[in-house]
Amino acid sequence: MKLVVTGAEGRMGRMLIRAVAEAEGCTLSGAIEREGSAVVGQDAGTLAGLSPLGVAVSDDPLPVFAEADAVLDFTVPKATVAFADLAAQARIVHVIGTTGLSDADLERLKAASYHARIVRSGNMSLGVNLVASLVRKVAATLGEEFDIEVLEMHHRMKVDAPSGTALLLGEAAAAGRAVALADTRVSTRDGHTGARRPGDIGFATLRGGSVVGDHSVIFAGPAERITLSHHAEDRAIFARGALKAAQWAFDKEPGLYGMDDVLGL
Ligand SMILES: NC(=O)C1=CN([C@@H]2O[C@H](COP(=O)(O)OP(=O)(O)OC[C@H]3O[C@@H](n4cnc5c(N)ncnc54)[C@H](OP(=O)(O)O)[C@@H]3O)[C@@H](O)[C@H]2O)C=CC1
Ligand SMILES: O=C(O)C1=N[C@H](C(=O)O)C[C@H](O)C1
Repeated sequence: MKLVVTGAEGRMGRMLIRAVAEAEGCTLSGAIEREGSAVVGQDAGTLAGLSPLGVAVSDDPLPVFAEADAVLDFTVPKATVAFADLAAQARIVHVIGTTGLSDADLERLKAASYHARIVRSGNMSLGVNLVASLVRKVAATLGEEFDIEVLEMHHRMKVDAPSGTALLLGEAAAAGRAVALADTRVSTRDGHTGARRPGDIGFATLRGGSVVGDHSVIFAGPAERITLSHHAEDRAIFARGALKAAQWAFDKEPGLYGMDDVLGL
């Protein structure tokens, strides 16, 4: 399978280049960075700390997509929605790990998915998606006397909050309770907030250091507490998931898929 990595210089971009280079049956056919980036023209392998791969980083995605089977995209929302249109035009699989997408961005992805196979998830790891399915089950089992709080911590460079994973876990909790997350979500508390509203799903965000990604969903009941947690120790888990998603989507019909589809959860 011929794969393109966007955001090639990023933390995930470099990890994805290494993962593709090591994966059996996969070749890196292209690497994309934003226009004006100092790494455009550099060898993607060298950029990722490997021996040269003979693939120069480009800032012109369409011709690179046209020669590929799939694009692995962990960048920023503005770039991702533009890539979605181009991936649809090139009829290739678009694996989206980018988080912090707005409702309007998600609408654009939905439109692109009429022509393209898109797999999008706030977290591509097996562990988090398994935890999400457990969260859904626990939320469906427990009543509203159990308050649900989602706690996350990430490295100091992360730019969006709550994390895509926290929102994915919140969505799983809301689905278990058969409510809409938009109606129950509380993402900020400061000052005199009043008592907690029954049924709310709360989010708390910590940022600091080099934390790859820690998430906990807490079910706090009258006299007991259940906590489901996941700790990411290496970004390789996200890269492996992204590769699996691209391979899974290769022979699928156009549509918008999630990692639960890929993993059969
Ligand atoms: N779903 C999942 O499993 C995971 C998702 N993520 C998400 O992936 C995203 C990236 O994370 P991370 O790698 O840590 O972030 P980085 O900031 O390290 O990387 C993002 C890269 O995208 C580049 N970029 C920005 N605009 C464009 C463009 N128009 N074309 C091509 N490249 C562009 C940036 O370049 P420059 O800096 O020069 O602007 C940068 O190199 C985030 O949204 C993060 O939350 C991360 C890990 C796992
Ligand atoms: O920005 C990150 O680093 C991560 N982003 C994703 C998120 O927003 O949940 C996934 C992972 O936790 C790392």
